[in-house]
Amino acid sequence: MASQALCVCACVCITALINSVSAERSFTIDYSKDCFLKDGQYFRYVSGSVHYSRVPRFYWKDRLMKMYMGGLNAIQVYVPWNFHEPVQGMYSFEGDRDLEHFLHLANETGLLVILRPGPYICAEWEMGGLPAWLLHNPNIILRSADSEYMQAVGDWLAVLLTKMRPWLYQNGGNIISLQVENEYGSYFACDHNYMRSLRLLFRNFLGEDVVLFTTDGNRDKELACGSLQGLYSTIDFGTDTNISDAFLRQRRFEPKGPLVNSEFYTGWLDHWGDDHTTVDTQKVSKMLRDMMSMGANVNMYMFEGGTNFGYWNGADHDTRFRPVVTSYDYDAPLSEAGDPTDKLLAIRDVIKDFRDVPVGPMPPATPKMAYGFVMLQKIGNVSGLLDMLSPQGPLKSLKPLTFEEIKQYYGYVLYRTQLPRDIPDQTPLISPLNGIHDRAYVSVNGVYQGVMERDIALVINVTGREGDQLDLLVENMGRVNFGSKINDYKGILGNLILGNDVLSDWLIFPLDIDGVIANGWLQSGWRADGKEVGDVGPSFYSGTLKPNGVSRDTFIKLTGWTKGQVFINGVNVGRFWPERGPQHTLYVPASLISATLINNITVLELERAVYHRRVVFTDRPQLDNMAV
Ligand SMILES: CCCC/N=C1\SC[C@@H]2[C@H](O)[C@H](O)[C@@H](O)CN12
Repeated sequence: MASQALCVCACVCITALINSVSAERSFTIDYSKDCFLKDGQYFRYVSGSVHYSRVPRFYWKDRLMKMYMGGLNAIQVYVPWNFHEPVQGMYSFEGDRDLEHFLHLANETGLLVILRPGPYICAEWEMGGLPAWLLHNPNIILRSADSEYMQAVGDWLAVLLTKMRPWLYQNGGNIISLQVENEYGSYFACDHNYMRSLRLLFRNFLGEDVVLFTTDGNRDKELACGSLQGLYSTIDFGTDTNISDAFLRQRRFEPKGPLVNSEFYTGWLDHWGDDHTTVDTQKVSKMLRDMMSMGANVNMYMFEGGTNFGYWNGADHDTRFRPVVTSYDYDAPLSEAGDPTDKLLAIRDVIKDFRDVPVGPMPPATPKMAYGFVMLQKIGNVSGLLDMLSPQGPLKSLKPLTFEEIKQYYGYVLYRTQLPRDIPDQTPLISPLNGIHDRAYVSVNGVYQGVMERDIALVINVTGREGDQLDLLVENMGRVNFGSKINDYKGILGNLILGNDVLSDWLIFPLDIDGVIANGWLQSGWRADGKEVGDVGPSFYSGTLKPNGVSRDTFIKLTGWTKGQVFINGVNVGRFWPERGPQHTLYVPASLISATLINNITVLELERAVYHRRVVFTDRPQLDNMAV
């Protein structure tokens, strides 16, 4: 009897404990008081966007500490689907992809989390976060109730949301709300069944008591297509918008509940070839003060922008294809390298008038090192290294195949055919359907001819003899991340015409450049077969940065080089394009620089190397129009 009594007593205590915990932990909307409630008490979030996928794991804590000391009580985080499921059915959550570790660091720093798992996220990220393997079916309708798309979405959310459920605030974690889709009202499909399917999936995996919301531009049409019953409608706007007008529009869709600006733009993105965009600090701080005075909840987009490492940048396509630069500095309160700016200090001065900001100094900028010059040597032309870069050999096809058709999604593919006849005079090589996606570096018998570029250079003149080898190295510059063109196939779309001939009988080489360089096979000392031609055309260069006993953030500057990719100790740190700008340096985090071992620097130069083949490691970034 006694043991039964003890058992009953224990059950009662455990139930009481769970009830007391669950009773204490709740995050809800109070529609009578037009606010959020955390544990039943009034709560207003002052949040900042930071993307773990754009900051090396090594620096996550550093950035989060600076955001906390900046006066924030929450962060807003995108989850890029393609970052975690690069191949369908294969998931990665380790290292720089360890989302749960990032949540843990935020939790221990005292930051709540507003999670935005999409599945589409925009974010100037490759294909808006959607995995390119979705494009295997050319008829798929992305961001719709399309059955094939929804099957893939369901599989992905089953993995992700199952992981996220324990992290919900009411379950003991720090996730206070989740966004469903992203500015869906801006997308042509306006498919409410799609949004209903997503709402059902989120509820199935997360339960009924979590706050789910949507974010849309503050226009009626956008809110009409992007909002859905059961998902709290929020809006986004920057310093060029009238606050009262914007929130009046939110009120049309949410007559009661908290005012929320889910993306208050503290800066803006940059495209290659445009000026670096900045947003005035005084405008940002004044508008933040006005919104906080209204009791609004605000997330500042971005608070820490970070970097589009590797091939992760997205692109816009309004009048033409406009790829986003490698730096996602965004003129944000924390710079790309995580340095506090005057804008952050001004924002903190505003916040401290509305909530207690942590006492103590703002963590300082991380130390930077100007490691100086490094001489590079030419390793070889891409076309001379195919045995190594494409060990499985080429695919053969009458017509060119896309990246997606050959199941290579990022980087570069080499397309090879032969001249069908003698062409003694300059003859136009044409992509009649504007089908070069996105840039092709053209060579005849290894002699570089020039560039074809999507929307810009659809024709290039070549000469040669019948049977000469015609090579086009095609670069994926990043898939469109916003609007109706996100189903952005890459490679050579459609046939190419040379004079009156349709070119056929293609050899198509998938290139594993990143794998080869990560394995250290393209380092200084290694030479190609010696048939190298000059310093023009797609080529690899390599050199070494000797250790100096310290490992510091630095910036590599490639003055006089044209365009390409940089690898530091085998890690792809992103695209450079000083010929076009506005970015003229690439951020190299200290975590990539060895203090004791030789550092290997490898550069893929796509067009023309600078004659002296030098690069320099400096202690500051250079973005045109940026005070450095
Ligand atoms: C006029 C086009 C508006 C597109 N929306 C943008 S551009 C910068 C930001 C990020 O992409 C963000 O991921 C979007 O939700 C909103 N936004």
